Parts: sequence; C-alpha cells; structure tokens
Amino acid sequence: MSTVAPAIRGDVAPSSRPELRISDIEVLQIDDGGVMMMVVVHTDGGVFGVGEVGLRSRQLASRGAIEHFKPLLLGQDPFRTEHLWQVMARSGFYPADRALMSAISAIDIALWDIKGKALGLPIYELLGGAARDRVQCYRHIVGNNDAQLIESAHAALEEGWTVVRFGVPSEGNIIDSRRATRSSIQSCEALRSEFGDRIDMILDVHTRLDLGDATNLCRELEPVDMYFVEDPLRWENTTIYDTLRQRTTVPLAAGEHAASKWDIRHLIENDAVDFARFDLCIVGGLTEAKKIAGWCETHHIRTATHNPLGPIATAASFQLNLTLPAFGIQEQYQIPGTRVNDVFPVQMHMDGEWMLPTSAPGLGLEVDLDAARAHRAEIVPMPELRRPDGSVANW
Ligand SMILES: O=C(O)[C@@H](O)[C@H](O)[C@H](O)CO
Ligand SMILES: [Mg+2]
Repeated sequence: MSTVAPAIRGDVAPSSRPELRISDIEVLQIDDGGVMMMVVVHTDGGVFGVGEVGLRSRQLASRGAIEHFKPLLLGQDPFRTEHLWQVMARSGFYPADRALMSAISAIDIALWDIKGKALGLPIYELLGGAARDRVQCYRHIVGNNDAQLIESAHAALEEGWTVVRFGVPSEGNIIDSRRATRSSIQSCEALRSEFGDRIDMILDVHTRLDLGDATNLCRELEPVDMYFVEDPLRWENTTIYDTLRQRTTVPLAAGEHAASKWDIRHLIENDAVDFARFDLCIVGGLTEAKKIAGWCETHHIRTATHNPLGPIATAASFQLNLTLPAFGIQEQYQIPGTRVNDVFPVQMHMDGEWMLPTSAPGLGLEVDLDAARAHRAEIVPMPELRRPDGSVANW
C-alpha cells in the first residue's frame, strides 16, 4: 500500500510580511568625540534603519562606496539581507576591501534594523534568540604611568567593571618598541599586584611590535594571567601569528582589521588566536559576523567583538553577541548614554559591566534624524605615529 503525500494547499493564510522597498540612502557625519559616519536606509513604508561605518580613518572612501551601491539598492526589498550583501560585495568583480566593506557593513546593519522594526522584533530574536541573559563587556582605562592606570582601574572597578583594557604606550607621537614593551610588562604586573584576582586585563598592542618584541612581551606576561594580549603583530600577514603562537602560551586576540570571513580565515582555521575580534561595522555587518562566529564555534575560539565606535556599533554587537554560543566578551569604549544622546535618546541598557536585552525592535535604538542632520562633522585625518628614527609606525 502506498501512502499519498497530502497535496500542498494553495489557500494558506497570507503572511503579514510587509512589502517594503528601499527608497533612499542617506549618509550623515556625527560628532561623537570623533566622527561617526551613520548610514540611514529609508523605505517607502516610512520605516528606516541605521548603520555605522566602522573605519574611523579615510571614511571618504566608504562614503564614495555608498554612492556606488546606491543605484544597486534603490527599489530593492530590504529584507533580502544575504542577497543584497552579495550584490554589494561582488558587484565590482574585485573583492571588497575594508573601505568598501565598512560601507557594506553599515548598510547591512541598517537592513537588519529595518527588518526588526518592520516585524516588531529585536534583531536578536531574528538571529536565533537570546543564548544568554546578559552580555559581559570590558572598558578602557587610561593613564600615562602605572599610578594613573591603577587609579583609572579603581574607578572602573567601583562602577562594576571587572575586565579592563589599556594600550601599549607611545611618547607623544613617537613609539620606541623596546621601551614600550618593557613599560607594558611593568604596568600589567603593577595592576596584578594592586588588584590580585579582582581584575582581568587586556593589553592592546595595536599592531605596533615586531615578532621579537612581541615574543618577549607575551612570554613575560604569561605569569601575569592576562585575559588576552591583543594585536601584537601587524595584520597584513596573519600567518605570522602561527609563529608567535608556538612561542607563547599567553591568550592571543586579533581581528579588528578583518575585512571579511576570508580575511580572518587563517587565524581561525589554524587556531592561531584564542579570541576573534572582528568588528561588525568593518567585517561586513551582522550577515558576515554571524558566519564568522559560527566558524569560531567549531574551533572553540571565543568572540571579542571590536567596538570603540558609536551607539549603532554597540547595538549591533550586542544584538549578535546575545545569541552566540562562542561569545567571549564585548569591547565597550563609548559607555551608552554618555555621548550623542541628542541623536540617540534611547541606547543600550547597562548594569555595571553587563549589557541587558530589551524588547525594543530592530537594533533597539531610538534615533532622532533631525538631530543627526544638524551635526555635519568634518572628517579629519588620523594622527601619525613614528619610530624614534622618523620612520612610520602603526597608530
Ligand atoms: O581595540 C581597539 O579598540 C583599538 O584598537 C581601536 O580600534 C583603535 O584605538 C582605534 O583607533
Ligand atoms: Mg585594538
């Protein structure tokens, strides 16, 4: 006896999916202490979404990229995030670099924001729902010497933070890598002896060292029990991390420079880092970051999303991080509610070091477009960093 499959019925109830079309793309430059490039994707239904360009240098290149993408996007269905990502990333034949990908990131995040707002759901619900109750964040501490760093860390601890980040020092716009290495080791040791196990530390080397100094630094920091050492080496050749990895047991983190899943691929496939620091606003938006995070999960690499940016980048990171099994920690440089409150009267919610979910749709932000349009911040070049001999170093 054969069983007959039931016929597919053609009279199912129609879905309540809104039919929207992209009607305009607006680029705004907002003063948030630096220049935040915000992208607004408008639809014919009145719903709009916002995204942020991750590059904070040479942003005119990203602005130009958005001009290239605009005719490809006008009239399109904003719900087709994967398809539109492919259209943008592959439209020019040559792979999108990070200036183009930062533009794609901003547009992609805006499209997810539109979808969430149009459906009345937070983005994390669209990405699989909350995999945790709250998201742990780390903040930056500052100081030109150990005493100032310790003071800054005390203030952070009092506000409920337990993981703090500081950078390898320069002297003005000069970096002497030997001195910077020794001084960073000393600072980490000083903080550990001041706070014992009440604190976790991240040292951001900012891609400033060569392999030899990076090796010394990492090995000396092994007994200090670092949360991670970030970007000890330049990004251009990520295979160099394999060598550093063999030389030290200190947890390593890199990835804020990655312009796509392919760009970060070597580090993940070779287990060369413990934390992947891709930036949602550089690497290709929520669409690309979600894929990379899945790949991290297969390697037991944890995510530590790069986020020295504005409220949109924070919101996008948070919406994703809430859903990720492989989540590690979220960088939080701009504390929500302390900047650009005129443009973003509602931002992410925090309790100490924890970022908390709400049921607000899309990114969960409220955006005042008139306030944003009033900003008109001018793009300025990033400062330069030099070696003592006058040669160029990485800022
Ligand atoms: O990890 C970080 O937040 C830093 O590397 C920032 O991206 C950098 O200072 C921006 O200029
Ligand atoms: Mg960094």
